[in-house]
This record gives sequence, structure tokens and C-alpha cells, in this order.
Amino acid sequence: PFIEHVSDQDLERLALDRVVPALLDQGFYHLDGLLGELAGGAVRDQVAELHRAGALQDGRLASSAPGIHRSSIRGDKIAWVSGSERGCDAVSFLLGILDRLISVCAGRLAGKIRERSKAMVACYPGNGAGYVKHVDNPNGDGRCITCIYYLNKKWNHTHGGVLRIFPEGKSYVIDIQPLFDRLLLFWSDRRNPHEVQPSYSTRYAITVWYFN
Ligand SMILES: O=C(O)CNC(=O)c1n[nH]c2ccccc2c1=O
Ligand SMILES: [Fe+2]
Repeated sequence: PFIEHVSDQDLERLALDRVVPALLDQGFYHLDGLLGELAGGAVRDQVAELHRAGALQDGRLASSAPGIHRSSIRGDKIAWVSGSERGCDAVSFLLGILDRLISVCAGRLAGKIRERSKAMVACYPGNGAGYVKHVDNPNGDGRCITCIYYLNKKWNHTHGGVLRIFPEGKSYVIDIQPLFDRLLLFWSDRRNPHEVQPSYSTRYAITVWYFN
């Protein structure tokens, strides 16, 4: 019901006119309105259902409170999704769009893109947990492009959860709000250390990594 066809021409124009130049020049690129309200909303609803159904497992321990009881503030919760699971057809649609976009880019970016990870569906529960500054692929594990699709409607500054990129060798930082139907791509290696700042509202994102 939600499938809106995204034409090859649209994706090719987006890839060649915007994504490739930005990745080659800046090392990252983000755009809004990738899927549109209907399809984007379907992806968001399917992720929220995974969360409700308890399919997202506790990620890393964000911090364990000192003292007697071993209460611990949990960080991100994640699930690895191929898209073929029941109730994930909108996620599968998104992955298909990303694969087509990247395949058009691949020829013009350094090195071939051979394959993609499964989709990592992540939820930051809004308890102030975030993700410390890190490089996704610091030691050449094959991941070359990180693609993050954000799902959060009515997100504003009071919710925190900004993704801050510290482009290598640059004196400025790039702050990206995790807004609904927003796509962010960046080189996965040491060129793009980044952090997720503490989130104060439930924060959903889907990440895939492309390998060369
Ligand atoms: O959500 C974001 O905006 C950025 N997110 C990240 O950089 C990020 N990077 N690496 C991970 C590895 C395991 C679990 C979650 C993550 C994770 O959220
Ligand atoms: Fe990361």
C-alpha cells in the first residue's frame, strides 16, 4: 500500500549530482525526504513495532551506577534485520533504495562496493544514553560507507541525540539531527570520527555498512 516507486533517474541524478561530489569533497552527505511521508512513516512504524515487540536487544552498558544494587543505564538497543522478516517489508523497500543509490555511486567512488551488511535497527531509549566518539571502521575491516536512515518525527534540540562528526584534520564539527526521513552517508574509516550525543527522547535509526 505504501510503495511509491522511486525512479532510477531520480536516484541516478541524486547519486551523480549530490552524493558522489559530497563524499569525494567532504567525506559525508545528508539529505531529507528520501522516501516521503508514506513510505518513511511505514519504515518508522515497523521499527517502532520491533521495539514494542521486544525484538531490540540491549546494546552496550552505557554506565552502571556505583553503590550496592547493580542498576545499570542501558545504552542503545539493536536488532540485525535482513528485511525479509515478517513485518519488515518497508525496511526491505528502504534497503532496496539504498542499494540502488550506492550501486550508481559505486562506479565513481574509490574502489568497488562488493556487498552490504544487514540493517542494524538501533534505538536510543531517551534516558540520556548516547554513543561515545568513535570510528566505525578504524582498522580496515572492509566497511567503506556508513549509511544511516533516521526515523524521528517532531525531533528538536531539547531531545539531544545529535550525531556530531569530527571530520579528520578539520577545525569544525558537523551536527546532524536525527530527523524523520533523513539519510546520512559518510566514509566509515578514520576520516569520520563521530558520536551520538545523549538522547532525551526515543531515537530510532537504521544503519547499513557497504563493504569494498
Ligand atoms: O545513530 C547515529 O546517529 C550514529 N550511530 C553510530 O555512530 C553508531 N555506530 N556504531 C554502532 C555500533 C553498534 C551499535 C550502535 C552503533 C551506533 O549507533
Ligand atoms: Fe558509528
